[in-house]
Amino acid sequence: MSATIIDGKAFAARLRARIATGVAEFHAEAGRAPGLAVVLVGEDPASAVYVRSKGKATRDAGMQSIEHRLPADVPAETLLALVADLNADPGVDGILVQLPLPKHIDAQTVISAIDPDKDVDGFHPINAGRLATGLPGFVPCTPLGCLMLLKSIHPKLSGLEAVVIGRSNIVGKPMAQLLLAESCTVTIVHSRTHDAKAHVRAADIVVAAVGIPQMVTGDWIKPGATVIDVGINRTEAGLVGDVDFASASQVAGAITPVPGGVGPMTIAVLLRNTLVSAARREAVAIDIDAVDSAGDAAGDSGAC
Ligand SMILES: Nc1nc2c(c(=O)[nH]1)N[C@@H](CN(C=O)c1ccc(C(=O)N[C@@H](CCC(=O)O)C(=O)O)cc1)CN2
Repeated sequence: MSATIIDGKAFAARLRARIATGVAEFHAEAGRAPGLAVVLVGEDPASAVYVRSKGKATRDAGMQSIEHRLPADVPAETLLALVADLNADPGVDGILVQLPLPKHIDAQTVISAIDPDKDVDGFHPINAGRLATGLPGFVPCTPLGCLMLLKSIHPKLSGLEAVVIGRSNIVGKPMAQLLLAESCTVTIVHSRTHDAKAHVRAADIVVAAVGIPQMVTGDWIKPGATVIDVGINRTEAGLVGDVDFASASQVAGAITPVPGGVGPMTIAVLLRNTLVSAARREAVAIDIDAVDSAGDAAGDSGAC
C-alpha cells in the first residue's frame, strides 16, 4: 500500500490566497492593513530564513510587515522594552519573537511580556489556558496547521485514537489539546514513555513532533493511519522529518512529507491569526470559517 501524500505546500498556498481576500475586506472596512511585528534576535541562519519568509508572506497577503533585528548579545531588558513598545502600538495587531532566543534570554519571560491579545504565536500562558479551557484565543500556528491538514483527511476526528509524540509547549501540548477538543482519544508519548512503539502502533492519527530524525519507522504505524510529521531535522542526508517517510508511507493511509508538509502551514496560519487579531481589535466582522476552509475538504478548523 502507498499512502496519500498530504501536500502542505499547496494547502498553505490556498489558505494564503483566502487570507489575502480577507485582508482586502478588512482593509476596506478598517482603513488600514493588519500589522505583524516580527522580532529576530541574533543570526541563527534557519531563524533568519524563517523571518525573511514571514516578512514576504505578510506583504504578499497585503499586510504590513514590521521587522526588528537585534544583536545576539542584546540585554533582555532591551528586548522587553521593544515588546512593550509593540504592545502599545495601535498599528501592530500581531507580535512574534522568533525562537530560539540566545541562551542568556529566558524565552518564557519574553513570551509572557507580549500582550496576549497580540500573541499571534499563541504561546502566552493565557492563550495556552484559553486553549485548554475552550475559550477563544490564539492557537499556536504549527499545531493548528496540523489540524487543518488532518481535517482534510478526516473531516470528523471524533472518537479516533490519536498519539502525539513530543510534549513541547509549542507543538506537542497544544496539538494534544486541539485533538482532545475534536473528541479524539489522545495519548502523549514522550522520552519517559515505556514502549512508545506500542502506543503509536495503536493510533489512527500520529503527530510526530519530537525532533529525532526518522525515529518513527513503518513498523510503528498502524496500517491506514494518518501520519503528520512536524520534524525538521538537518542531517548529512539533508532535511528529514521525525518519521522515516520511505517505510512509513508504505503502511500509512496518508502522510505529510518533509519538506512540503507541515512547515509551510506554520507561516500561513501565522497570517491567519494576524488577520483574526486585526479583525477583533477593530471589531470588523470576517468570515474566518471561509478562510479556514481553503483546503480541499478541510472545512471549519474549530479554532478561533
Ligand atoms: N516564534 C516562533 N518561533 C518558531 C516557530 C514559531 O511558530 N514561532 N516555529 C519554528 C520555525 N518556523 C517558523 O517560525 C518555521 C519552520 C519551518 C517552516 C517551513 O516552511 N519549513 C519547510 C522547510 C524549510 C527549510 O528548508 O528549512 C518545510 O517543512 O517544507 C516554516 C516556519 C521554530 N521557531
